Amino acid sequence: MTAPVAVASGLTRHYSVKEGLFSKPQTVRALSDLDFTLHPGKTLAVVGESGCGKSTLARLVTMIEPPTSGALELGGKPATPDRWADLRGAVQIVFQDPYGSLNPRQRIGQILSEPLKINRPDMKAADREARAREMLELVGLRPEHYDRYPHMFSGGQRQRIAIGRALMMNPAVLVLDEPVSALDVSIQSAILNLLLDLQEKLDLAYLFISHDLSVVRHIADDIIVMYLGRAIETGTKAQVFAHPMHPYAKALLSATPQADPGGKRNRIKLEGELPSPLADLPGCPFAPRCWKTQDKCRTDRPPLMGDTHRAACWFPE
Ligand SMILES: Nc1ncnc2c1ncn2[C@@H]1O[C@H](COP(=O)(O)OP(=O)(O)OP(=O)(O)O)[C@@H](O)[C@H]1O
Repeated sequence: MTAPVAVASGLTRHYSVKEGLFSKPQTVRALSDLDFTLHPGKTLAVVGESGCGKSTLARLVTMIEPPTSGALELGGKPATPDRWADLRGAVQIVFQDPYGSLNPRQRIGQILSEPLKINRPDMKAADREARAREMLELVGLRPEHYDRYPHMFSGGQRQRIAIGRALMMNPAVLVLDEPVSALDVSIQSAILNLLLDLQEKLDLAYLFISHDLSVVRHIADDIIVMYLGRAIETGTKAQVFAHPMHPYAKALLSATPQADPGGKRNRIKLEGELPSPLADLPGCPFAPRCWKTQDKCRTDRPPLMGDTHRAACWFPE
């Protein structure tokens, strides 16, 4: 296998928050101790409920903010803040909202050229334009779209523009933060197919963040299931979908619509809410909601256990 484009070891981001002016600061554990390896041409999907730390992870990998501890390597070199300026082009991001992420006052040609204008000031305007026109075609838009404004496009077309803008710097890694969640289901598959097509053509590595397992099923190679800022199950898509080991992963999957609508599905209903990220539970973070909880689960935090398919559970399925 080729060398990894991104490696995270023990990636952690905690925030200090104060509820009132005179109250003691508390720690929000948004992301704790995450490891992953990302290879060219592959998609690692990160799934979990709202608040599990997915967007925090996206901000760390795109170097919008530094980790509190742990390390990130990009292209085999440490992505320390002093090297961010050099590495930024290597990782780009596409956000969920194709309406909010494009400047309504700029024409599409300008939007696409902007990253080059900022990061490659030596590049001639004519070369930037040629690259932007090439990009329009690559993401399935037409040459005449170059002079139009974002409001003249549908949601799916705007997401194509956002993807094109992210690719202008030839990144090795694309972080896709819920890239199809704001789109109609009929448009979602066209965008997912575009992403698969671009990945094959450009050997891109995707970090695909999503709460939607039916989308993940379509695009992932490997999966990390997150719960309260921690990875609780990791494996290939086939492993996680066919035999979820962690009760939380099993419950999430049981709630996913299946390809066969008449098929039998034993939906597991999760009781209770996601606990507060301020609570640093000594045991398994899922213990308060788990139907298999025993005393050990409340006192000892299970590490990820297993070989290629791993789960952080004392009593895995
Ligand atoms: N800057 C911050 N300061 C304090 N707490 C934060 C900050 N950013 C995120 N958090 C907290 O960290 C936890 C994880 O947030 P994050 O946005 O990463 O989750 P998420 O899985 O992306 O959720 P969503 O899908 O709702 O965006 C949440 O409890 C959130 O409130």
